[in-house]
Amino acid sequence: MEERGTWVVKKGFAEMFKNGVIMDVTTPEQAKIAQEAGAVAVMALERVPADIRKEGGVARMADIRLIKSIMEAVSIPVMAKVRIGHTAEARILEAIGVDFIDESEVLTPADDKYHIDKHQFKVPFVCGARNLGEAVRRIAEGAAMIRTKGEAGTGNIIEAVKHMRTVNEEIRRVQLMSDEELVHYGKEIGAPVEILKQVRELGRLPVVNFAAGGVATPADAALMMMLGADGVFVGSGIFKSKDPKKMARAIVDSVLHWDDPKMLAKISEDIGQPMEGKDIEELDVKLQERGW
Ligand SMILES: O=C(CO)[C@H](O)[C@H](O)COP(=O)(O)O
Repeated sequence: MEERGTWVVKKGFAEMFKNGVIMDVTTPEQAKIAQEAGAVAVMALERVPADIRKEGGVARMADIRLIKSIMEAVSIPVMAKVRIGHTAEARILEAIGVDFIDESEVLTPADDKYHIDKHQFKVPFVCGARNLGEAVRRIAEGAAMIRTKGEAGTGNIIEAVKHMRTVNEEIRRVQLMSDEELVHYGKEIGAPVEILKQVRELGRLPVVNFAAGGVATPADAALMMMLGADGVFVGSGIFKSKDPKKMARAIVDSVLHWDDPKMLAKISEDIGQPMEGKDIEELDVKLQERGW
C-alpha cells in the first residue's frame, strides 16, 4: 500500500511537467539558458546525444560535481541520466537529491538483460519506449513517466513520429479488446495484463508520455504535440543549433501554441539555423535499440 502511494506521488510529479519542454544540459550556463527560456526542467548529462554519437566511447552518468553545480544554478527541477540497469548510478543520484532520473538508452547500457527495479527508489524515473510493450514493461518496473525514444542526436524527427504513432495505434487496439484477448495480447507484446487493463480503461498510458529524440525545430515540437505527446524532451536540437537561446525559447513557445499555425509561423521566424540533421538509414548505431 505504502509503495502504491509513493508511485502515485511520483506519477503526480511527472504530470506537473505536462505541456512543457525538458532540456538536456551539460553545464550550469546551459541550464540557466534553459531556465530563462521557460524549460520546465533540465536534464544533466555529460554530452548531448549528437556528441555521444560523434565521439563514441562509453557514455556514463555525468560527473557528480557538474550535476551539483547545475542544481545550484537553477531553481527548476533537475533530472539526470543513468545507464540502463545501472542501479548504483541511480542510488548515487538519489543520494545527491536529483529530482528525477532518466534510465536512458542514450548512455551505454550497463546490463544487457535487466532494467533498474525502480520501485526500490523514492526518486521518480522516466524511461524510453518505442511501443506499448516497452512502455508497459517500464511502468511495471516503476517508471513514473515514459518518453518515446525517437533517435536521439540526429535532428531527424521521423523515429519520434514512428514511436508515438506506434504507441497510439497499439493503445487504440487495446481499447477494443475483451479480457481474454488482452491476456493473449499481453503475452504477445510482453506486457503485464493489469497495466494493459488500465491502458484500456484510460485510453492512454497511465503515466505522462513525452516525445524525445530528434526534435530540432519548433515545428518538430508542435508535430509531436499534435500526435498526442504530453510534452517534449530536447537535447542536441537546442545546444547544437546556431542560436541556442532563441531556439530554446521558440521550442518552449511552440509546445504551448502547437495548435495555432499563425503563432507557430511567428515563433519559427528568425531563430537561426537548426542543428545539422542525419539520415536514419546512414546511422552506424541506433540508440533506440538499447533497452528491451
Ligand atoms: O531524454 C533523452 C534521452 O534519454 C534526451 O533528452 C533526448 O532523447 C534528446 O534527444 P536529442 O538530442 O535528439 O534532442
